[in-house]
Amino acid sequence: METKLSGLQIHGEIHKGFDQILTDEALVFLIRLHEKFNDERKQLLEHRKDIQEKINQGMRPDFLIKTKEIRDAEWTIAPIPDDLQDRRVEITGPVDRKMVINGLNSGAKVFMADFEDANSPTWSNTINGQINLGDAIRKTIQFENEYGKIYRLNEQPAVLKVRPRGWHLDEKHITYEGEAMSGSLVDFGLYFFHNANQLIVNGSGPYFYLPKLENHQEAKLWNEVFVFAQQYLNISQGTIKATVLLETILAVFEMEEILYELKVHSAGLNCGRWDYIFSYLKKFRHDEDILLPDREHVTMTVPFMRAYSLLTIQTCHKRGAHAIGGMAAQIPVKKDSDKNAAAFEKVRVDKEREVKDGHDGTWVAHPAMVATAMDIFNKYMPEANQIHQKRKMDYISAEQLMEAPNGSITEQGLRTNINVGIQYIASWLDGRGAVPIHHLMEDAATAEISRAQVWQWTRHPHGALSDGRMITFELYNALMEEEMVAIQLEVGADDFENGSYQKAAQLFDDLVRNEEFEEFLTLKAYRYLS
Ligand SMILES: CC(=O)SCCNC(=O)CCNC(=O)[C@H](O)C(C)(C)COP(=O)(O)OP(=O)(O)OC[C@H]1O[C@@H](n2cnc3c(N)ncnc32)[C@H](O)[C@@H]1OP(=O)(O)O
Ligand SMILES: O=CC(=O)O
Ligand SMILES: [Mg+2]
Repeated sequence: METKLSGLQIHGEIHKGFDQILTDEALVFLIRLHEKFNDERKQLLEHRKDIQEKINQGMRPDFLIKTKEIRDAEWTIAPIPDDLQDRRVEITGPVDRKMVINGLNSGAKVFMADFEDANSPTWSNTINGQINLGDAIRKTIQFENEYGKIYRLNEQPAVLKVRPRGWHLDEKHITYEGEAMSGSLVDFGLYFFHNANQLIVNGSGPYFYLPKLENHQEAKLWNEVFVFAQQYLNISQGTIKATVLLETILAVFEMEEILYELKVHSAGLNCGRWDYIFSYLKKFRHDEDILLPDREHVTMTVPFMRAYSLLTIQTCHKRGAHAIGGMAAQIPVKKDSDKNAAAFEKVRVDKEREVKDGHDGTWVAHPAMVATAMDIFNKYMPEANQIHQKRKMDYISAEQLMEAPNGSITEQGLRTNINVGIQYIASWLDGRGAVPIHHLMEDAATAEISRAQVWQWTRHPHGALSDGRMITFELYNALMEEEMVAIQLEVGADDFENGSYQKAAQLFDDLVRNEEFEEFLTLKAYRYLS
């Protein structure tokens, strides 16, 4: 669609309600964001490639020398608003209309509406997501399911936070002078432009989660976006609050600097554990000393994950910030009470470790898990948070953050990676970015681990199964064929036929076979998304 605005084109269809989001005023704001920040975004993405080159040549990350002064100085982040003090349980979910209502009504303190890992960024999901959030903020949101059940917001919904897409993703349906806009700036820009003032009137604010940052320069760019956006709408500086997901192995070495860059706008850090595992794998994929075992064995208690979580808590508390824990992937298991009880127990244990270590809150994937996490945090964290509790913490070294866990690779682990990777990509291509597979929540971050492990195991000199068989492409081929049959049996012949499983298998296979490691599976898959 041609717009009245010179240079701007909309390439997606305009459905009911889209014109309320894609107003000329909002689009002008997107153009300003693009003009001011897109070049810098692209430079930062190029910088990621330079760092990868250095890692490939043997560089190991360490705390920065040039920013030592920041780490040694006394400072704290700006005061945190009242409605963000108590974040003991946060639920996340895609921006789907029913999910938004259910998430806000779930009893959690915060609902994070996700344009990222949990969302397949089809044009329809992206713009409908904005409509849904706008309606939720204005409390007019309503949804009727196929059986006539009506969903509305409760009297006291959770505080809303929004996670825009990461810096690496484009929004190809909006171009300016022939160039795709940034997915991050489109998600942030539309949400902020339409809702910031209303959120303030509601007594809350424009609150965000920032995904997949790799260094403090990327945090600085977000800060500049916030400063500009607040000026543009004449809103006080510091109204925006953002929690950065620490979910890359490089960002963890710059967590103090990230908090510092966002000081006025910071609402702490979160341990995005799934992308973190993926990032560790991805960055050190050529390192012969690093080989992760089956995905299920890379838990929060293995050394490098534990070091990461503890350092996050220490750093946040030193700077007056919340240290939020991460997502346990368990969801309720229907029709199997033993497996269901085991899933709840895993969540309980995970949350107990987090709160006892000092985390100020945590994430759950499903409304049924809210009470379990809430009970644990209520038991061990009587105050709104534990930022100011003094606790003795051991020094965490760069080596500890890098320490690869022991453990074995099994045929079942390899099969699961192939099976889950293909099933997830098929769902994503069909417009669903979060799905239950084998009783676990799977999203873009968990699927990245699956495909990255297969890429690494088929190439690593020690890529062997616990029974001694090397993980060759021949073995992978044979298992892939068998897993396609298994998937067909799991989902049924009709769904298999009508879904995108063949396309997903082809994509998964490309991701595994290409010598050039694809930076994100969603970059490759986005080419096929409408
Ligand atoms: C690595 C990371 O980035 S983690 C963060 C990103 N990932 C996520 O946010 C995933 C969040 N979780 C989910 O999307 C979902 O729980 C799924 C897809 C895993 C499972 O969803 P479903 O198959 O719908 O589960 P189920 O059938 O048990 O749901 C029961 C009810 O709970 C609702 N529900 C389930 N999960 C959520 C959620 N996270 N938020 C809001 N509502 C939810 C469903 O809408 C359903 O509502 P209904 O009974 O009114 O129809
Ligand atoms: O976004 C969260 C993660 O674990 O990845
Ligand atoms: Mg993530």
